[in-house]
Amino acid sequence: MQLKDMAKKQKMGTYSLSFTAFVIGGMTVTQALLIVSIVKHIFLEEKPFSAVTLQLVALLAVFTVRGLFTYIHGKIGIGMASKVKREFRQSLITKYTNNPIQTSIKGQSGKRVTLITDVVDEIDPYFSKYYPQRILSSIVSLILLTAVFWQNWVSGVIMVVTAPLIPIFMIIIGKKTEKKANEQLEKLTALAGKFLDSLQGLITLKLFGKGSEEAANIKTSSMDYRTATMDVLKFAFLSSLVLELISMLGIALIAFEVGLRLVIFQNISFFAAFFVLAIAPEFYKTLKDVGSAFHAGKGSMAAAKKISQELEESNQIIQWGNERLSDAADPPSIQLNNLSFSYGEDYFSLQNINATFEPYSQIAIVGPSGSGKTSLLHLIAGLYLPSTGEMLINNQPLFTYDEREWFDKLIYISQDPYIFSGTIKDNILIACPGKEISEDELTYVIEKAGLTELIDQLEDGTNTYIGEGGRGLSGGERQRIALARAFLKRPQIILFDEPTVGLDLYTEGILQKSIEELSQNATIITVAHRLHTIKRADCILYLENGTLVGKGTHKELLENTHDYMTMIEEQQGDVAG
Ligand SMILES: Nc1ncnc2c1ncn2[C@@H]1O[C@H](COP(=O)(O)OP(=O)(O)OP(=O)(O)O)[C@@H](O)[C@H]1O
Repeated sequence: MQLKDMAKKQKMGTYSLSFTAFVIGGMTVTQALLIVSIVKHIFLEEKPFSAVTLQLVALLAVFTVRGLFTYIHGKIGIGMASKVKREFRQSLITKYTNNPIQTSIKGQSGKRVTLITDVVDEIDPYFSKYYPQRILSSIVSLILLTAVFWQNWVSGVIMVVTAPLIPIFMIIIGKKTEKKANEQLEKLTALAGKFLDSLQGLITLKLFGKGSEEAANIKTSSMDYRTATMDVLKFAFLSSLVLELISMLGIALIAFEVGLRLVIFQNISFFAAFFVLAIAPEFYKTLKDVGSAFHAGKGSMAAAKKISQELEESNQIIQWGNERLSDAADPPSIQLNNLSFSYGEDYFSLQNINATFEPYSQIAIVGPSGSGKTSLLHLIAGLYLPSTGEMLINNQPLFTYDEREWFDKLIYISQDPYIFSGTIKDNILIACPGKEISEDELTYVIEKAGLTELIDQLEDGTNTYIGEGGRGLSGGERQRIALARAFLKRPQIILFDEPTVGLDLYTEGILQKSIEELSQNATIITVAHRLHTIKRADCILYLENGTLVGKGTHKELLENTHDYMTMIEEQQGDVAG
């Protein structure tokens, strides 16, 4: 939606702005009339000061009312701006939170943060400056023009002829400004993205000795932003200069005309001449003000365009249904029917995966690095939306079920489980939100996950703060927290991304034993790297470049899938070596 339409939609604001503009216009004319009348009485008619006391009081009242309404006019604009900004922020956040996983796949968190904060703020000038000024200027200039025509139509004609020059130049310069403001926003979002990226990868950059190179890149990006900002400012100054020149020229022409008629032709009264001269600067000033505000408004238009593009960008949302999953103790059956998924056009895709996982079966997904194993696991978890095909759970499409029902049945143990800022206990209990867990139960799962020794060493035990701002944990310890979550939840489906990096023998042993124990009550689908896991799987899915090239037991695949056999031989070689 255009900003113009958004502003018009705020009917109450628009009416209030029009009303205040009428009052300001009326006060400006009254003010000029009073000043001219006072000057005429004192200087031309040489009346005593007491003769104009009442007019002076009236003038003071007019000043006050005009000032007050100008303040109210500004306030209404600010109110409209904050309402629109709030709406934009809400729409963006709703879009991102409607499908956080899809959003995060597309990366660029820095860009999104800048969009929600800085770019939305850029919308402000349109509503707080340009829109109120446009209403003010159009109403006030009409009132002033009518007043001038009433006193001296020739000056009115000069005003009508010169006034359009202001909007014409305004549009010419404004077009350029919009382009420059667009460039400025591009540079700002690029700078934010680059900065966040470097910050997140600081350790990697340092290790590769790329710290100073990256600093130079950030500097270049920041200089680009500076140049773009200076360009915008250059146009702002140029625009003020041109507007100033045109209004000076208009006032000079009127002064010249009024002067000629007053002094040489003597066919205009002093009152009319002085009144026109008092009104002319006000008339050009109000047009000039809309010119300057227009400049600021153009920046807002560029920002609005950027936000609209983001909002319009299609983001397919996963729509869950409200079917209930069976309460049976047995895990549900899982069937992948021609399941395909793509990260986007020209990106990696998984194609037509067909497989059936019986309850309590142990499935291993194997394949070379980048073949799509983790992507398939995400798809099975219901985190990604398939592009075609479907996954059937107990013979019904997954997304017909209630989201909570499905997630309650499974646990996903990733290679690098996320630890939230909080205590060890909080981090384990997230597996069963809202459920009362006794201390005994907690001690049991801690023991099962091999965390007892670690926790015993800690002064605050399970109340020790970990994660952001707390005590750091090693990769193996994080995996064990994930296992504790799994033991607490006792899921019917376990999705496990087996670590590729070697864990210490202790953690490795715990992991193996725990997964074996958990799998007695669950179907377990593992992205497998260890020969041991692969060999004992009931069914192995062998992926290559997003395609399922082999399916079966270890023995079957060794016989009929050549690449699988090569991979196993290489692994055995590694183990032997
Ligand atoms: N968010 C994303 N956007 C675009 N492409 C992605 C995204 N995430 C992963 N990919 C690409 O998808 C492909 C498959 O990735 P995936 O992580 O599923 O592979 P993998 O088989 O699990 O690899 P590995 O064994 O190395 O972990 C890779 O080529 C990867 O570059």
